[in-house]
Amino acid sequence: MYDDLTLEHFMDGLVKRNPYEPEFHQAVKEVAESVIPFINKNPKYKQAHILERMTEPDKVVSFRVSWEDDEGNIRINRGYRVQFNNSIGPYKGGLRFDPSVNMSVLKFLGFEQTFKNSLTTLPIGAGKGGSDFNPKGKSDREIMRFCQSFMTQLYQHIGPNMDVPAGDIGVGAREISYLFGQYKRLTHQFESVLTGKSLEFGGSLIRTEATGYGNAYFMQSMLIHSGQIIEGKTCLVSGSGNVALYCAEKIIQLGGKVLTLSDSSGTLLVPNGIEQTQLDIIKDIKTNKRQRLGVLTELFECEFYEGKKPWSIKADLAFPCATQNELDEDDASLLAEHGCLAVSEGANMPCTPEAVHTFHERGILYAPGKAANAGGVAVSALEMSQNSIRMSWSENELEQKLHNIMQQIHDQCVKYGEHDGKVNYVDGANIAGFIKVADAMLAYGVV
Ligand SMILES: NC(=O)C1=CN([C@@H]2O[C@H](COP(=O)(O)OP(=O)(O)OC[C@H]3O[C@@H](n4cnc5c(N)ncnc54)[C@H](OP(=O)(O)O)[C@@H]3O)[C@@H](O)[C@H]2O)C=CC1
Ligand SMILES: O=C(O)CCC(=O)C(=O)O
Repeated sequence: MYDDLTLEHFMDGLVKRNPYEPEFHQAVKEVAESVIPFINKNPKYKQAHILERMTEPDKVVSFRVSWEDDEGNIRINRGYRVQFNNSIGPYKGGLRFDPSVNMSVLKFLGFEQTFKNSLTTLPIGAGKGGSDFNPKGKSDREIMRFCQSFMTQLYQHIGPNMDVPAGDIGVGAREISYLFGQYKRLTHQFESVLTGKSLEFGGSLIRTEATGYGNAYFMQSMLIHSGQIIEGKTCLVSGSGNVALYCAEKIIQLGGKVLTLSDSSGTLLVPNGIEQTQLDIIKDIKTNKRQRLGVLTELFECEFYEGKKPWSIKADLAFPCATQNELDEDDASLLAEHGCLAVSEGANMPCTPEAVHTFHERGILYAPGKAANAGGVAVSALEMSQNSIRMSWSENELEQKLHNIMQQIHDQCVKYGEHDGKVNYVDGANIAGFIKVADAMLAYGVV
Protein backbone atom coordinates (compact mmCIF):
# COMPACT_ATOMS: atom_id res chain seq x y z
CA MET A 1 0.00 0.00 0.00
CA TYR A 2 1.08 3.56 -0.65
CA ASP A 3 0.53 6.47 1.73
CA ASP A 4 -1.34 9.46 0.39
CA LEU A 5 0.80 12.14 -1.22
CA THR A 6 0.70 15.37 0.81
CA LEU A 7 1.14 18.86 -0.58
CA GLU A 8 3.61 19.78 2.14
CA HIS A 9 5.86 16.77 1.60
CA PHE A 10 5.73 17.12 -2.17
CA MET A 11 6.53 20.85 -2.11
CA ASP A 12 9.36 20.41 0.43
CA GLY A 13 11.06 17.98 -1.94
CA LEU A 14 10.51 20.21 -4.96
CA VAL A 15 11.89 23.31 -3.24
CA LYS A 16 14.95 21.37 -2.05
CA ARG A 17 15.65 20.09 -5.56
CA ASN A 18 15.05 23.51 -7.15
CA PRO A 19 16.32 26.17 -4.73
CA TYR A 20 16.01 29.91 -5.57
CA GLU A 21 13.29 29.37 -8.17
CA PRO A 22 10.27 31.19 -6.67
CA GLU A 23 8.21 31.46 -9.87
CA PHE A 24 8.66 27.74 -10.55
CA HIS A 25 7.63 26.88 -6.96
CA GLN A 26 4.55 29.12 -7.33
CA ALA A 27 3.43 27.48 -10.59
CA VAL A 28 3.97 23.94 -9.30
CA LYS A 29 2.20 24.59 -5.99
CA GLU A 30 -0.90 25.87 -7.78
CA VAL A 31 -1.07 22.67 -9.85
CA ALA A 32 -0.18 20.38 -6.93
CA GLU A 33 -3.02 21.81 -4.82
CA SER A 34 -5.49 20.71 -7.51
CA VAL A 35 -4.02 17.41 -8.64
CA ILE A 36 -2.79 15.84 -5.39
CA PRO A 37 -6.34 15.06 -4.15
CA PHE A 38 -7.07 13.61 -7.62
CA ILE A 39 -3.86 11.54 -7.56
CA ASN A 40 -4.72 10.18 -4.13
CA LYS A 41 -8.04 8.96 -5.53
CA ASN A 42 -6.24 7.38 -8.51
CA PRO A 43 -3.24 5.54 -7.04
CA LYS A 44 -1.82 4.47 -10.42
CA TYR A 45 -0.46 8.02 -10.81
CA LYS A 46 1.01 7.98 -7.32
CA GLN A 47 2.68 4.58 -7.71
CA ALA A 48 4.32 5.70 -10.95
CA HIS A 49 5.50 9.01 -9.36
CA ILE A 50 3.92 10.89 -12.25
CA LEU A 51 3.77 14.30 -10.55
CA GLU A 52 7.42 14.03 -9.45
CA ARG A 53 8.37 13.17 -13.06
CA MET A 54 6.17 15.90 -14.54
CA THR A 55 7.87 18.56 -12.42
CA GLU A 56 11.34 17.63 -13.67
CA PRO A 57 12.05 19.03 -17.17
CA ASP A 58 13.10 16.45 -19.77
CA LYS A 59 16.11 18.57 -20.66
CA VAL A 60 17.47 22.09 -20.08
CA VAL A 61 20.05 23.80 -22.26
CA SER A 62 21.80 27.07 -21.59
CA PHE A 63 24.26 28.77 -23.90
CA ARG A 64 26.32 31.90 -24.47
CA VAL A 65 25.01 34.38 -27.03
CA SER A 66 27.73 36.78 -28.17
CA TRP A 67 26.84 39.58 -30.57
CA GLU A 68 28.13 42.96 -31.70
CA ASP A 69 26.23 46.21 -31.07
CA ASP A 70 26.09 49.18 -33.47
CA GLU A 71 29.14 50.78 -31.82
CA GLY A 72 31.23 47.66 -32.38
CA ASN A 73 31.15 46.55 -28.73
CA ILE A 74 30.98 42.82 -28.01
CA ARG A 75 27.90 42.01 -25.92
CA ILE A 76 27.18 38.74 -24.12
CA ASN A 77 23.81 37.34 -23.08
CA ARG A 78 22.60 33.97 -21.86
CA GLY A 79 20.23 31.85 -23.96
CA TYR A 80 18.07 28.96 -22.74
CA ARG A 81 15.66 26.28 -23.87
CA VAL A 82 13.73 24.29 -21.31
CA GLN A 83 12.29 21.16 -22.95
CA PHE A 84 9.74 20.32 -20.32
CA ASN A 85 7.66 17.40 -21.51
CA ASN A 86 7.19 15.72 -24.90
CA SER A 87 4.79 12.96 -23.88
CA ILE A 88 2.00 14.08 -26.18
CA GLY A 89 3.91 15.81 -28.98
CA PRO A 90 7.05 17.77 -29.89
CA TYR A 91 8.15 20.40 -27.34
CA LYS A 92 6.17 23.56 -28.10
CA GLY A 93 6.26 26.99 -26.49
CA GLY A 94 7.55 30.50 -26.89
CA LEU A 95 10.85 32.32 -26.60
CA ARG A 96 11.02 35.35 -24.30
CA PHE A 97 13.63 38.10 -24.65
CA ASP A 98 13.59 40.20 -21.49
CA PRO A 99 16.16 41.11 -18.80
CA SER A 100 14.01 39.27 -16.21
CA VAL A 101 14.48 35.89 -17.95
CA ASN A 102 16.15 33.27 -15.76
CA MET A 103 15.80 29.57 -15.07
CA SER A 104 13.00 30.01 -12.55
CA VAL A 105 10.87 32.03 -14.98
CA LEU A 106 11.45 29.63 -17.87
CA LYS A 107 10.75 26.56 -15.75
CA PHE A 108 7.47 28.04 -14.52
CA LEU A 109 6.51 28.89 -18.09
CA GLY A 110 7.52 25.46 -19.44
CA PHE A 111 5.65 23.69 -16.64
CA GLU A 112 2.47 25.73 -17.25
CA GLN A 113 2.81 25.01 -20.96
CA THR A 114 2.56 21.25 -20.26
CA PHE A 115 -1.00 21.64 -18.97
CA LYS A 116 -1.99 24.35 -21.44
CA ASN A 117 -0.89 22.39 -24.48
CA SER A 118 -2.65 19.29 -23.19
CA LEU A 119 -5.88 21.30 -22.80
CA THR A 120 -5.79 22.44 -26.45
CA THR A 121 -6.70 18.84 -27.46
CA LEU A 122 -3.86 19.01 -30.03
CA PRO A 123 -0.68 16.85 -30.13
CA ILE A 124 1.86 19.26 -28.65
CA GLY A 125 4.34 18.81 -25.82
CA ALA A 126 5.76 21.69 -23.78
CA GLY A 127 8.86 23.87 -23.79
CA LYS A 128 9.91 27.46 -23.23
CA GLY A 129 13.08 29.40 -23.83
CA GLY A 130 14.59 32.78 -24.34
CA SER A 131 17.29 35.10 -23.16
CA ASP A 132 18.03 37.90 -20.70
CA PHE A 133 18.62 40.10 -23.78
CA ASN A 134 16.68 43.40 -23.62
CA PRO A 135 15.28 44.30 -27.06
CA LYS A 136 14.12 47.75 -25.85
CA GLY A 137 16.07 50.57 -27.46
CA LYS A 138 18.02 48.25 -29.80
CA SER A 139 18.23 48.99 -33.52
CA ASP A 140 16.82 46.54 -36.09
CA ARG A 141 20.37 45.53 -37.00
CA GLU A 142 21.22 44.79 -33.37
CA ILE A 143 18.08 42.68 -33.02
CA MET A 144 19.02 40.82 -36.21
CA ARG A 145 22.58 40.12 -35.05
CA PHE A 146 21.34 38.95 -31.65
CA CYS A 147 18.71 36.63 -33.19
CA GLN A 148 21.25 35.15 -35.61
CA SER A 149 23.71 34.43 -32.82
CA PHE A 150 20.94 32.99 -30.60
CA MET A 151 19.75 30.64 -33.36
CA THR A 152 23.32 29.57 -34.15
CA GLN A 153 23.33 27.98 -30.69
CA LEU A 154 19.67 26.89 -30.55
CA TYR A 155 19.28 25.23 -33.95
CA GLN A 156 20.87 21.92 -32.98
CA HIS A 157 18.26 21.41 -30.22
CA ILE A 158 15.10 22.06 -32.27
CA GLY A 159 13.30 20.55 -35.28
CA PRO A 160 9.77 20.11 -36.64
CA ASN A 161 9.27 16.80 -34.79
CA MET A 162 11.52 17.66 -31.86
CA ASP A 163 10.91 21.18 -30.60
CA VAL A 164 9.05 24.06 -32.25
CA PRO A 165 9.53 27.46 -30.53
CA ALA A 166 7.42 30.59 -31.13
CA GLY A 167 7.16 34.13 -29.74
CA ASP A 168 6.47 35.47 -26.25
CA ILE A 169 7.38 38.74 -24.50
CA GLY A 170 9.91 40.64 -26.65
CA VAL A 171 9.70 38.14 -29.51
CA GLY A 172 7.24 39.04 -32.27
CA ALA A 173 7.09 38.74 -36.05
CA ARG A 174 10.37 40.62 -36.57
CA GLU A 175 12.37 38.36 -34.27
CA ILE A 176 10.74 35.14 -35.57
CA SER A 177 11.71 36.20 -39.12
CA TYR A 178 15.37 36.72 -38.18
CA LEU A 179 15.42 33.44 -36.24
CA PHE A 180 13.80 31.47 -39.08
CA GLY A 181 16.15 33.02 -41.67
CA GLN A 182 19.16 31.92 -39.66
CA TYR A 183 17.78 28.39 -39.05
CA LYS A 184 17.26 28.01 -42.81
CA ARG A 185 20.77 29.28 -43.51
CA LEU A 186 22.34 26.85 -41.02
CA THR A 187 20.39 23.73 -41.95
CA HIS A 188 19.45 24.27 -45.62
CA GLN A 189 15.97 23.11 -44.62
CA PHE A 190 12.71 24.96 -45.06
CA GLU A 191 10.64 23.31 -42.36
CA SER A 192 8.09 24.03 -39.66
CA VAL A 193 10.58 24.70 -36.90
CA LEU A 194 9.07 27.95 -35.61
CA THR A 195 5.50 29.22 -35.49
CA GLY A 196 4.27 32.78 -35.61
CA LYS A 197 6.03 33.09 -38.97
CA SER A 198 5.01 35.78 -41.45
CA LEU A 199 2.38 34.77 -44.00
CA GLU A 200 4.88 34.87 -46.91
CA PHE A 201 6.90 31.98 -45.51
CA GLY A 202 4.56 29.55 -43.82
CA GLY A 203 2.77 31.60 -41.17
CA SER A 204 -0.87 31.05 -40.35
CA LEU A 205 -3.70 33.54 -40.53
CA ILE A 206 -5.07 34.36 -37.06
CA ARG A 207 -1.86 33.36 -35.19
CA THR A 208 -1.11 37.01 -34.39
CA GLU A 209 -4.61 37.51 -33.01
CA ALA A 210 -5.09 34.03 -31.49
CA THR A 211 -4.00 34.44 -27.87
CA GLY A 212 -5.94 37.66 -27.29
CA TYR A 213 -9.01 36.59 -29.28
CA GLY A 214 -8.98 33.25 -27.48
CA ASN A 215 -8.88 34.95 -24.09
CA ALA A 216 -11.94 37.06 -24.93
CA TYR A 217 -13.73 33.93 -26.20
CA PHE A 218 -12.89 32.12 -22.97
CA MET A 219 -14.36 34.98 -20.92
CA GLN A 220 -17.45 34.86 -23.12
CA SER A 221 -17.88 31.10 -22.48
CA MET A 222 -17.35 31.57 -18.75
CA LEU A 223 -19.95 34.37 -18.59
CA ILE A 224 -22.49 32.44 -20.67
CA HIS A 225 -22.04 29.40 -18.42
CA SER A 226 -22.99 31.56 -15.44
CA GLY A 227 -25.95 33.14 -17.20
CA GLN A 228 -24.32 36.44 -18.20
CA ILE A 229 -23.09 38.12 -21.39
CA ILE A 230 -20.01 40.16 -22.34
CA GLU A 231 -22.00 42.74 -24.32
CA GLY A 232 -22.12 46.10 -22.57
CA LYS A 233 -19.61 45.09 -19.88
CA THR A 234 -16.79 47.50 -18.99
CA CYS A 235 -13.36 45.87 -19.18
CA LEU A 236 -9.86 46.51 -17.87
CA VAL A 237 -7.05 45.13 -20.02
CA SER A 238 -3.40 45.38 -18.94
CA GLY A 239 -0.45 45.31 -21.32
CA SER A 240 -0.39 46.63 -24.86
CA GLY A 241 1.59 43.90 -26.58
CA ASN A 242 0.43 41.07 -28.80
CA VAL A 243 -1.96 39.48 -26.31
CA ALA A 244 -3.48 42.68 -24.87
CA LEU A 245 -4.11 44.41 -28.22
CA TYR A 246 -6.00 41.49 -29.75
CA CYS A 247 -7.83 40.70 -26.54
CA ALA A 248 -9.08 44.30 -26.61
CA GLU A 249 -10.02 43.96 -30.29
CA LYS A 250 -12.15 40.86 -29.73
CA ILE A 251 -13.82 42.37 -26.63
CA ILE A 252 -14.84 45.37 -28.78
CA GLN A 253 -16.15 43.01 -31.51
CA LEU A 254 -18.18 41.11 -28.90
CA GLY A 255 -19.77 44.35 -27.67
CA GLY A 256 -17.68 44.96 -24.53
CA LYS A 257 -16.20 48.35 -23.59
CA VAL A 258 -12.41 48.40 -23.11
CA LEU A 259 -11.49 51.19 -20.71
CA THR A 260 -7.74 50.60 -20.31
CA LEU A 261 -4.51 49.26 -21.73
CA SER A 262 -1.12 49.62 -20.04
CA ASP A 263 2.61 49.21 -20.51
CA SER A 264 5.60 49.19 -18.23
CA SER A 265 5.38 53.00 -17.97
CA GLY A 266 1.71 53.31 -16.88
CA THR A 267 -1.98 53.01 -17.72
CA LEU A 268 -4.02 54.50 -20.55
CA LEU A 269 -7.67 55.25 -19.68
CA VAL A 270 -10.38 55.92 -22.24
CA PRO A 271 -13.48 56.46 -20.06
CA ASN A 272 -16.00 55.94 -22.91
CA GLY A 273 -14.30 52.81 -24.18
CA ILE A 274 -11.58 52.41 -26.82
CA GLU A 275 -12.95 52.45 -30.37
CA GLN A 276 -11.50 50.27 -33.14
CA THR A 277 -10.03 53.33 -34.92
CA GLN A 278 -8.25 54.30 -31.69
CA LEU A 279 -7.06 50.73 -31.21
CA ASP A 280 -5.54 50.83 -34.71
CA ILE A 281 -3.57 53.93 -33.68
CA ILE A 282 -2.43 52.19 -30.48
CA LYS A 283 -1.31 49.11 -32.47
CA ASP A 284 0.78 51.35 -34.73
CA ILE A 285 2.35 53.19 -31.76
CA LYS A 286 3.22 50.00 -29.86
CA THR A 287 3.94 47.48 -32.62
CA ASN A 288 5.52 49.56 -35.40
CA LYS A 289 6.77 52.75 -33.78
CA ARG A 290 7.65 50.95 -30.51
CA GLN A 291 6.74 54.04 -28.42
CA ARG A 292 5.30 54.44 -24.91
CA LEU A 293 1.52 54.64 -24.42
CA GLY A 294 1.86 58.15 -22.93
CA VAL A 295 2.30 59.66 -26.43
CA LEU A 296 -1.37 58.85 -27.14
CA THR A 297 -2.64 61.81 -25.08
CA GLU A 298 -1.51 63.97 -28.03
CA LEU A 299 -3.40 61.83 -30.58
CA PHE A 300 -6.92 61.35 -29.17
CA GLU A 301 -8.97 62.03 -26.04
CA CYS A 302 -7.62 59.85 -23.26
CA GLU A 303 -5.84 60.00 -19.92
CA PHE A 304 -2.47 58.51 -19.02
CA TYR A 305 -1.46 57.57 -15.45
CA GLU A 306 2.31 57.26 -15.13
CA GLY A 307 3.46 54.28 -13.07
CA LYS A 308 -0.11 53.08 -12.36
CA LYS A 309 -1.73 49.69 -12.97
CA PRO A 310 -5.32 49.49 -14.31
CA TRP A 311 -6.85 47.58 -11.39
CA SER A 312 -8.08 50.55 -9.30
CA ILE A 313 -10.55 51.61 -12.02
CA LYS A 314 -14.15 50.45 -11.61
CA ALA A 315 -15.16 47.86 -14.22
CA ASP A 316 -17.09 44.62 -14.69
CA LEU A 317 -14.34 42.42 -16.12
CA ALA A 318 -10.53 42.22 -15.91
CA PHE A 319 -8.04 40.78 -18.40
CA PRO A 320 -4.43 40.83 -17.12
CA CYS A 321 -2.37 40.46 -20.31
CA ALA A 322 1.12 41.82 -19.46
CA THR A 323 3.33 39.61 -17.29
CA GLN A 324 3.58 37.31 -14.25
CA ASN A 325 2.46 38.51 -10.80
CA GLU A 326 1.24 41.88 -12.12
CA LEU A 327 -2.02 41.68 -10.12
CA ASP A 328 -1.65 41.21 -6.35
CA GLU A 329 -3.96 40.81 -3.35
CA ASP A 330 -4.56 44.57 -2.97
CA ASP A 331 -5.44 44.85 -6.65
CA ALA A 332 -7.81 41.88 -6.34
CA SER A 333 -9.51 43.48 -3.31
CA LEU A 334 -9.98 46.73 -5.25
CA LEU A 335 -11.51 44.82 -8.18
CA ALA A 336 -13.88 43.04 -5.77
CA GLU A 337 -14.88 46.28 -4.02
CA HIS A 338 -15.71 47.78 -7.41
CA GLY A 339 -18.02 44.88 -8.30
CA CYS A 340 -15.80 43.03 -10.77
CA LEU A 341 -17.57 39.86 -11.96
CA ALA A 342 -14.81 37.89 -13.69
CA VAL A 343 -11.08 37.78 -14.44
CA SER A 344 -9.55 35.97 -17.42
CA GLU A 345 -5.76 35.74 -17.71
CA GLY A 346 -4.19 36.55 -21.07
CA ALA A 347 -0.70 36.53 -19.57
CA ASN A 348 0.95 33.53 -17.91
CA MET A 349 0.42 33.56 -14.10
CA PRO A 350 -0.34 37.32 -13.91
CA CYS A 351 -2.27 36.98 -10.62
CA THR A 352 -0.47 36.16 -7.38
CA PRO A 353 -1.78 33.19 -5.31
CA GLU A 354 -3.19 35.70 -2.77
CA ALA A 355 -5.07 37.50 -5.55
CA VAL A 356 -6.53 34.21 -6.79
CA HIS A 357 -7.58 33.34 -3.25
CA THR A 358 -9.36 36.72 -3.01
CA PHE A 359 -11.22 36.08 -6.28
CA HIS A 360 -12.44 32.71 -5.06
CA GLU A 361 -13.40 34.08 -1.66
CA ARG A 362 -15.30 37.03 -3.12
CA GLY A 363 -17.15 34.94 -5.72
CA ILE A 364 -15.36 36.40 -8.76
CA LEU A 365 -15.14 34.00 -11.70
CA TYR A 366 -11.47 33.37 -12.42
CA ALA A 367 -9.88 31.71 -15.48
CA PRO A 368 -6.17 30.76 -15.19
CA GLY A 369 -3.90 31.56 -18.14
CA LYS A 370 -3.17 27.94 -18.93
CA ALA A 371 -6.82 27.63 -20.02
CA ALA A 372 -7.71 31.17 -21.09
CA ASN A 373 -4.60 32.02 -23.13
CA ALA A 374 -4.21 28.61 -24.83
CA GLY A 375 -5.60 29.96 -28.12
CA GLY A 376 -2.15 31.17 -29.19
CA VAL A 377 -0.38 27.86 -28.91
CA ALA A 378 -3.45 26.11 -30.36
CA VAL A 379 -3.22 28.16 -33.55
CA SER A 380 0.55 27.53 -33.53
CA ALA A 381 -0.30 23.82 -33.67
CA LEU A 382 -2.65 24.58 -36.56
CA GLU A 383 0.23 26.42 -38.26
CA MET A 384 2.31 23.23 -37.91
CA SER A 385 -0.54 21.19 -39.44
CA GLN A 386 -0.86 23.58 -42.39
CA ASN A 387 2.92 23.47 -42.95
CA SER A 388 2.86 19.65 -42.89
CA ILE A 389 0.17 19.39 -45.55
CA ARG A 390 1.55 22.44 -47.43
CA MET A 391 -1.81 24.19 -47.37
CA SER A 392 -3.20 27.39 -45.87
CA TRP A 393 -6.63 27.50 -44.29
CA SER A 394 -8.82 30.61 -44.58
CA GLU A 395 -9.26 33.20 -41.87
CA ASN A 396 -12.87 32.12 -41.28
CA GLU A 397 -11.94 28.46 -40.97
CA LEU A 398 -9.14 29.24 -38.52
CA GLU A 399 -11.20 31.58 -36.39
CA GLN A 400 -13.95 28.98 -36.19
CA LYS A 401 -11.41 26.35 -35.14
CA LEU A 402 -9.99 28.72 -32.51
CA HIS A 403 -13.45 29.47 -31.16
CA ASN A 404 -14.29 25.74 -30.96
CA ILE A 405 -11.01 24.93 -29.20
CA MET A 406 -11.60 27.65 -26.59
CA GLN A 407 -15.10 26.30 -25.99
CA GLN A 408 -13.71 22.76 -25.61
CA ILE A 409 -11.11 24.00 -23.11
CA HIS A 410 -13.86 25.73 -21.18
CA ASP A 411 -15.95 22.57 -21.17
CA GLN A 412 -13.04 20.44 -19.91
CA CYS A 413 -12.59 22.93 -17.04
CA VAL A 414 -16.27 22.60 -16.18
CA LYS A 415 -16.12 18.79 -16.39
CA TYR A 416 -13.25 18.52 -13.90
CA GLY A 417 -13.80 21.70 -11.86
CA GLU A 418 -17.54 21.86 -11.11
CA HIS A 419 -18.56 21.22 -7.50
CA ASP A 420 -22.00 22.02 -6.10
CA GLY A 421 -22.97 24.04 -9.16
CA LYS A 422 -19.85 26.26 -8.98
CA VAL A 423 -16.87 25.94 -11.31
CA ASN A 424 -13.33 26.16 -9.95
CA TYR A 425 -11.51 26.79 -13.25
CA VAL A 426 -8.10 26.28 -11.61
CA ASP A 427 -8.92 22.74 -10.50
CA GLY A 428 -10.67 22.02 -13.79
CA ALA A 429 -7.75 23.17 -15.98
CA ASN A 430 -5.13 21.45 -13.83
CA ILE A 431 -6.88 18.09 -13.60
CA ALA A 432 -7.99 17.99 -17.25
CA GLY A 433 -4.49 19.01 -18.42
CA PHE A 434 -2.86 16.49 -16.09
CA ILE A 435 -4.84 13.40 -17.14
CA LYS A 436 -3.81 13.34 -20.81
CA VAL A 437 -0.09 13.84 -20.14
CA ALA A 438 -0.11 11.47 -17.14
CA ASP A 439 -1.82 8.69 -19.09
CA ALA A 440 0.71 9.04 -21.93
CA MET A 441 3.56 8.85 -19.40
CA LEU A 442 2.05 5.76 -17.78
CA ALA A 443 1.77 4.10 -21.19
CA TYR A 444 5.50 4.67 -21.89
CA GLY A 445 6.55 2.82 -18.72
CA VAL A 446 9.47 4.14 -16.71
CA VAL A 447 11.12 6.78 -18.93
N1 LIG B 1 2.36 35.91 -27.49
C1 LIG B 1 1.62 34.84 -27.25
O1 LIG B 1 1.11 34.19 -28.17
C2 LIG B 1 1.37 34.40 -25.85
C3 LIG B 1 1.75 35.15 -24.76
N2 LIG B 1 1.38 34.78 -23.51
C4 LIG B 1 1.74 35.56 -22.35
O2 LIG B 1 1.10 36.85 -22.44
C5 LIG B 1 1.90 37.86 -21.78
C6 LIG B 1 2.20 38.98 -22.75
O3 LIG B 1 2.90 38.46 -23.87
P1 LIG B 1 2.96 39.25 -25.26
O4 LIG B 1 1.77 40.11 -25.41
O5 LIG B 1 3.26 38.23 -26.27
O6 LIG B 1 4.26 40.11 -25.05
P2 LIG B 1 4.64 41.53 -25.70
O7 LIG B 1 6.09 41.65 -25.57
O8 LIG B 1 4.00 41.65 -27.03
O9 LIG B 1 3.89 42.56 -24.73
C7 LIG B 1 4.11 42.58 -23.36
C8 LIG B 1 3.34 43.74 -22.78
O10 LIG B 1 3.39 43.66 -21.36
C9 LIG B 1 3.97 44.86 -20.85
N3 LIG B 1 4.83 44.52 -19.72
C10 LIG B 1 5.87 43.65 -19.71
N4 LIG B 1 6.43 43.59 -18.49
C11 LIG B 1 5.71 44.45 -17.72
C12 LIG B 1 5.77 44.84 -16.36
N5 LIG B 1 6.69 44.32 -15.54
N6 LIG B 1 4.83 45.74 -15.91
C13 LIG B 1 3.90 46.24 -16.74
N7 LIG B 1 3.79 45.91 -18.03
C14 LIG B 1 4.67 45.03 -18.51
C15 LIG B 1 4.81 45.41 -21.99
O11 LIG B 1 5.04 46.79 -21.81
P3 LIG B 1 6.23 47.56 -22.60
O12 LIG B 1 5.68 47.80 -23.96
O13 LIG B 1 6.47 48.77 -21.79
O14 LIG B 1 7.37 46.59 -22.61
C16 LIG B 1 3.90 45.09 -23.16
O15 LIG B 1 2.85 46.01 -23.26
C17 LIG B 1 3.12 37.09 -21.25
O16 LIG B 1 2.84 36.64 -19.95
C18 LIG B 1 3.22 35.88 -22.18
O17 LIG B 1 3.90 34.78 -21.59
C19 LIG B 1 0.62 33.66 -23.29
C20 LIG B 1 0.24 32.88 -24.33
C21 LIG B 1 0.66 33.12 -25.68
O1 LIG C 1 2.66 29.46 -29.88
C1 LIG C 1 3.48 28.91 -29.17
O2 LIG C 1 4.08 27.89 -29.44
C2 LIG C 1 3.88 29.54 -27.85
C3 LIG C 1 2.82 30.19 -27.07
C4 LIG C 1 3.32 30.44 -25.69
O3 LIG C 1 4.49 30.66 -25.48
C5 LIG C 1 2.40 30.35 -24.59
O4 LIG C 1 1.32 29.78 -24.75
O5 LIG C 1 2.74 30.83 -23.48
